[in-house]
Amino acid sequence: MPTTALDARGLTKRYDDVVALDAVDLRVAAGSVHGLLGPNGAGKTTLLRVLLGLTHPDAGAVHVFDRPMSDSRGRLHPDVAGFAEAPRFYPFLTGRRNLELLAAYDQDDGTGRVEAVLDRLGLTARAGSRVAGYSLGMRQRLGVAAALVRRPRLLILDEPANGLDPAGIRDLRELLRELAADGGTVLLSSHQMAEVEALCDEVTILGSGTVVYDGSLQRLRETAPAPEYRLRTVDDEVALALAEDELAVAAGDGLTVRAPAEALDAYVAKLVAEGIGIRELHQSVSPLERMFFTLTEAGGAR
Ligand SMILES: Nc1ncnc2c1ncn2[C@@H]1O[C@H](COP(=O)(O)OP(=O)(O)OP(=O)(O)O)[C@@H](O)[C@H]1O
Repeated sequence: MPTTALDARGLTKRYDDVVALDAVDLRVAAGSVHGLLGPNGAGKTTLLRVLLGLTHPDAGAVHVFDRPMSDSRGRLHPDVAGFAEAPRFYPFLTGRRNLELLAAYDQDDGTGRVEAVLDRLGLTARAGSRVAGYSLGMRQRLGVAAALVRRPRLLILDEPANGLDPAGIRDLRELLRELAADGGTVLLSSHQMAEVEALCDEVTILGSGTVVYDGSLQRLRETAPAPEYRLRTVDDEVALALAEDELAVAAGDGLTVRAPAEALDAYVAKLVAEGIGIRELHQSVSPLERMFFTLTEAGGAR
């Protein structure tokens, strides 16, 4: 059993003078939920499109479970399924009919799995309605359902939580964790660190078409800067004057404090001792988010 589900090397993709991917390497361990992170325009969708065989790279190669990703006739590896950008369906057919058509088209006819998959994604009650009337969240769930009909060993999802309500996000996380616990592998993209943090152990961060970080979230956490807090007091001007070593800066209506927990505690104790009441204090940017911004802001969005 291979330990590597996906091995992409040196992927480069240009659109005229835009280099969407510049010699990108990506390795996804079998049985993991791997996050692909990056700000808008970093190249996530382009990379997933390449991995799903929807576009050809200008250079590089992709292997899935030790075999080339697509065969000589351009057919996708039978163990891979997913979507890049948004999942697409025939709008005037029902959700169920869309899945049946996709299943029948597959080499390994998955029609018999359609009902179970609809049920798994909570779509049974609306499976007989036309997709044209589906909400964004329902389409996303139908997209995941369509991928699961293939029973893929590697599931590739582009911003799967997009459009889902909190309950939908919770259910999706549970589903992806279950798939990984059963030995499946998931590669998902996101532009939100918090989402990736909730699901993934390993992460690849793209910035302007190149890999700016690849490794465990744990290692990233260890090197991450102090978190950022939002602070409002009864007198922000005095509070700012009491801050040492540029611990706090003015930020519109309130202050931004960048400090490790001990320094924050000492600052708050000092404010209270000076009679400066605290009106609001919460973490506004986590250490991992700050790390993400630091890593990706050099290139910026394009
Ligand atoms: N079909 C295309 N034609 C021209 N340029 C493209 C095309 N697809 C992507 N690009 C460019 O390639 C770069 C990477 O885009 P991509 O959509 O892969 O980024 P992304 O990380 O998925 O962004 P987002 O989070 O906004 O979806 C961008 O500069 C984009 O404008």
